[in-house]
Amino acid sequence: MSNHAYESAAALRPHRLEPTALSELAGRFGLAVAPGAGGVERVSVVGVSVDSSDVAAGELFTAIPGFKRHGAEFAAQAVDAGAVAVLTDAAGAEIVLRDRPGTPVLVTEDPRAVVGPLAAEVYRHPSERLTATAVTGTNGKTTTSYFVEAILAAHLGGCMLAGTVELRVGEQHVESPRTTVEAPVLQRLMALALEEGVPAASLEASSQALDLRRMDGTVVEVAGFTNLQRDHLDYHETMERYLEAKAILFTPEHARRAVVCVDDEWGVRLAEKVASDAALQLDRVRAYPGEADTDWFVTDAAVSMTDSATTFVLHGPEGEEIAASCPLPGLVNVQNAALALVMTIRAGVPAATAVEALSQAHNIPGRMQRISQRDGERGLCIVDFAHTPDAMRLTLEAVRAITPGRLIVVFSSDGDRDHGKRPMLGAVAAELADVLVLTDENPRSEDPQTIRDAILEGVRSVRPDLHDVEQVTTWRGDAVKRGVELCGPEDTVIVTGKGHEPFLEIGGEFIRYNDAPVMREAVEAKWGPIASDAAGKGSRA
Ligand SMILES: CC(=O)N[C@H]1[C@@H](OP(=O)(O)OP(=O)(O)OC[C@H]2O[C@@H](n3ccc(=O)[nH]c3=O)[C@H](O)[C@@H]2O)O[C@H](CO)[C@@H](O)[C@@H]1O[C@H](C)C(=O)N[C@@H](C)C(=O)N[C@H](CCC(=O)O)C(=O)O
Ligand SMILES: Nc1ncnc2c1ncn2[C@@H]1O[C@H](COP(=O)(O)OP(=O)(O)OP(=O)(O)O)[C@@H](O)[C@H]1O
Repeated sequence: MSNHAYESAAALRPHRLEPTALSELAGRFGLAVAPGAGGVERVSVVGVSVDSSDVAAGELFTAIPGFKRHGAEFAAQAVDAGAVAVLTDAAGAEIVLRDRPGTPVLVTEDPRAVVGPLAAEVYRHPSERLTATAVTGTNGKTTTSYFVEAILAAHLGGCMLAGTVELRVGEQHVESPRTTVEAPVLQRLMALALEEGVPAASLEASSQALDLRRMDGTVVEVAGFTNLQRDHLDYHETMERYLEAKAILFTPEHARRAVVCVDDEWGVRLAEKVASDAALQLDRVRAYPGEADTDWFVTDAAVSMTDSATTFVLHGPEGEEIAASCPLPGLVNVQNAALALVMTIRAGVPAATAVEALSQAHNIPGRMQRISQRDGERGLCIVDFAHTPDAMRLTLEAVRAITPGRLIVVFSSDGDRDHGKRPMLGAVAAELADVLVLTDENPRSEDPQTIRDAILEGVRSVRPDLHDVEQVTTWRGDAVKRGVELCGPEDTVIVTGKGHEPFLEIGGEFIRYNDAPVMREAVEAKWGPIASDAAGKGSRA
């Protein structure tokens, strides 16, 4: 999704930052003054940016040669917005001085490599002054980061979040444009956290961000790894290179401790690599059933029909036996929960505090988010982000296990993307659910009926006899309402595909839409008001 539709994070800047002399930065990072540039001696900076649309007065604009354009083309715009100097490469310096002669310009060979550590310096190394954690892996980053946030906030009194769903510091939050923001933005958010008295940070680190050095300058107390599955190979090309990108986080430049789930071969390989680095302390975690041959392992995972939670016992290297309850259903969430527990215990949280906070952390936007809990009268109503056939299978299997009655799925598939997955999604839904309500996701330039027909083909391929298939062609919100209407006290209705996302893309337009409030409204219309803690504490969606 294009980023322009997202809220701006521009307001999330520290207000009381000591200026840093440009000449000091030039000396520390080996930066040269571009020939013909304005003098740098008396220039100080109070911040760093890499995007001309996100510059505040007094900042250093870093013009990066991008995949498509050179950031220097936007330097004039940045200067007009208040940037007092530019950091770029030699080619960029020529462009800047052509457009704005006299601008103080510093040059380096690779601005992307310098901007993270330089921003850390300008913002006074905030990650090292926070109890900071970061999680990476193909799946489970968002869920784990929310679990960690809940636990650190319970123990320390507050925790900022920067990940796929939102950027949140204290009471201020905006939708996140991507999983890991640019390095100066991340430094800025952490500096704001310190200024606001928020003592901890829970971050998500994507493989692209690690590769593009957006995490450079950030050193966390504990780095966590969930798993590695086939994904993003358009960017990384091979699984080995994908793992190498993830492994960047597990080096002393980025972390003091590593907690690695070894449920797949990639986790095992990462743990071996980390173990060979004496500077980093390592904990291995096995969340799925297997040999109890690792530092931490899980036993006795059991799902509860009454509150949709999964209880399990986490065993530790010192003989710890921690009885815990993961508030989200499904084994994948036991992996996320076990990882979050070990990460936070290693960050200094007492196990009992961690267990208690985890058990309450079920209101993660769009991740198995319970809008209505089963209570004898109401059915269970859930919003989830599953949008691939594999994720759909895992999600529906987990929900099936806590559904005594019918499982109703409201779903669709994206337009202008992977056509092959449409019948696969239909087949998985038909195999595991009782009632299907077909709707639209982001049809983009496609005719929504073409997408629904492809899904129906998959449905018919496994269940030609399935009669409970409805199509709601008017509006996604109507389909969500229809799902709730069909839901009895023993049933579960789940709407998949959009999760936390705040838009529908229809034609060329971004239309504000989010499943959670629509489902909440339908639930309240059918069964009356939702008690504040019935669907999770403090909804954020
Ligand atoms: C592959 C990749 O990461 N690309 C990022 C890269 O784009 P680019 O090099 O093509 O940038 P460009 O458009 O050539 O512009 C060059 C420079 O000019 C600047 N510029 C550009 C336009 C302007 O008006 N003003 C301005 O200053 C840009 O900030 C940039 O520094 O630099 C841009 C700005 O710095 C990013 O927006 C862009 O992320 C794009 C949007 C993106 O989609 N990235 C994805 C791959 C990504 O990072 N995804 C991961 C995880 C996904 C997952 O887990 O599923 C993530 O962390 O979100
Ligand atoms: N530990 C896990 N292992 C495998 N699948 C998982 C795991 N945790 C979550 N999932 C699946 O992946 C989907 C996305 O989960 P989550 O948002 O936590 O992961 P993520 O890594 O942040 O991905 P994204 O960046 O796409 O949000 C969930 O809907 C669920 O189906």
